[in-house]
Amino acid sequence: MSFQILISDPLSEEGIHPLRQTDNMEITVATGQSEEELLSNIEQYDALLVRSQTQVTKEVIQKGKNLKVIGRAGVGVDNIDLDAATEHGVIVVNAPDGNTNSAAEHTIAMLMSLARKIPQAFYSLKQQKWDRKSYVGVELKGKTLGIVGLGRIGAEVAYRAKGQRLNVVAYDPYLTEERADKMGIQCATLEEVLHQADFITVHTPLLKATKHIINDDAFKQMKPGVQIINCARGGIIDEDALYRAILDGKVAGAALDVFEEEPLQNFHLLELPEVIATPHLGASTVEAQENVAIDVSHDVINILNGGVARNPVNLPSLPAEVMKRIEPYFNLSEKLGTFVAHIAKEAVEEVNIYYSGDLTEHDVTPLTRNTVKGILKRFLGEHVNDVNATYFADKKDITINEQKTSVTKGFTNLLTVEVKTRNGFAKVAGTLLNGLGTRIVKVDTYSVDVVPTGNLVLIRHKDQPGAIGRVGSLLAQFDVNIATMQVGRSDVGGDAIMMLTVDRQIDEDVLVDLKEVTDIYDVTPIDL
Ligand SMILES: NC(=O)c1ccc[n+]([C@@H]2O[C@H](COP(=O)([O-])OP(=O)(O)OC[C@H]3O[C@@H](n4cnc5c(N)ncnc54)[C@H](O)[C@@H]3O)[C@@H](O)[C@H]2O)c1
Ligand SMILES: O=C(O)[C@H](O)COP(=O)(O)O
Repeated sequence: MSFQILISDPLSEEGIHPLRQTDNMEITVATGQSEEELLSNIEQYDALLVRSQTQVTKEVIQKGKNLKVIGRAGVGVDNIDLDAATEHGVIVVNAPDGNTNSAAEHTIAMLMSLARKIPQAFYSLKQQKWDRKSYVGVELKGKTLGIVGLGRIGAEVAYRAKGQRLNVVAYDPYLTEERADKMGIQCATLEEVLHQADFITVHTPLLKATKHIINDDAFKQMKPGVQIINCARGGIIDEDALYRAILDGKVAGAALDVFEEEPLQNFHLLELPEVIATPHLGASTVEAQENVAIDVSHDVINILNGGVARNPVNLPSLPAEVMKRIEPYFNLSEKLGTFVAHIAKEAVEEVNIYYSGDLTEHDVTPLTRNTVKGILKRFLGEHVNDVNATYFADKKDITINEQKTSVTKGFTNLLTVEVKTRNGFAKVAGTLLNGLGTRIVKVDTYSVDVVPTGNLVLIRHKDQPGAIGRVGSLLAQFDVNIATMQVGRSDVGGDAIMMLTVDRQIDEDVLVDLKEVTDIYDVTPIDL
């Protein structure tokens, strides 16, 4: 099977080498497309690779009927409609680490250029002026740098700033005193950062909570003569408020790499001599571009070939060692979900998943998600996948409960899936037998030993002599060969089940006749 990949922003040729080297990937590079152009051709692609220019809107995702993955060669995913991607089952991956150094170095370059007015002085000299009075700067040593957002880039900026003998004071809701102490910086509130800093640099993502976090009110709280840097995202700083604060003389300078609208349309801020800027160049180094393109290429290859993403954005990611431990149970969890959805027959209202054994030491969320995927596929079809399974469950008001216990009742690990419908409960349990693969070991209260693959038939019947024979004869009449059969009963002469594996699908006419067999209550074909 070959996959069509569209690269719609400039990506490093060295970085996409892994994609070019993979046999089943056909790559189209078409950068600078308008949204209309993208909308007209996106349907043919399985993967879309972008940087920050391409706007991956809801419409693009809706039109991208074959899209399975969107790869962002960089960090910020604010140009991608994540909700739409999740709803349509498209996995979004990014490259969170590849450009950290470059962005941090660019921030420091901007900080030093700002402090020493280097771009302004250079521009003046280019005009053939020898002006040594207008460009008197300030030293960094002994000043305070305020950092808002101490993630990957913020932390790298902090380390480098200490090298310039700056005092660093940082605000990040996830920053602990302990980590700040280790880094030799001060952990502060946003207000403390605003009050204390001579230079303020922002390094948060653009989120609802961070949009215009630096606004008129924030500027009021700052020291007179403060200088501002934004190498994160346009919109974290309110550009109009910044303009006012510079005109008021509160802000002595600003260095901007990113803007509320890109490409920049309104140049009013740049008309101010206090403002220096670059056109979103934080990640524009040979090294960063190669790194991020390699990272997304690997994830795109993994996902399209059925593997696990390393940097998923709309799926929680787990440490590699945890994934390795729970991955063998992926197939079982989905099969149990599909099985129980078949035998439940009615719409599922509640899903209870019980994990027992040493698996419970780990985060089993991907298994729960897989089970839900198996259940919902039965009702909603093949478009339900890992990414949108819990989204659809939520939309359908299906409650999902996960319980863990270390008691295993004889199995190293046991996964039990119980669903509630308006008619009551249906339950199935399964395990992974060392060297033998997956098994269904319980259906409702009956113990069985069934390989969860192929065409299965669950028959509920009365425990009477001849019932099994009658089923066997009828299937033989229809040329349906029975590969395996398991029988379980509650009491002698009471309710019982037959679990059959057959060599072909049970047709409607076979089903009708099976249901007519004496002592048979119910027949459910299950395709796994
Ligand atoms: N200019 C460029 O070319 C360039 C390059 C790389 C990254 N970026 C941007 O830099 C930003 C940071 O990237 P990163 O890799 O460090 O991300 P990150 O996720 O490692 O760090 C972001 C930090 O912001 C913190 N945060 C979130 N909300 C906050 C709030 N309300 N107040 C304070 N802190 C908050 C988070 O806790 C986190 O620690 C992103 O927006 C990214 O897109 C820009
Ligand atoms: O979020 C990022 O990674 C940076 O803003 C880089 O964006 P770019 O890939 O468009 O240079």
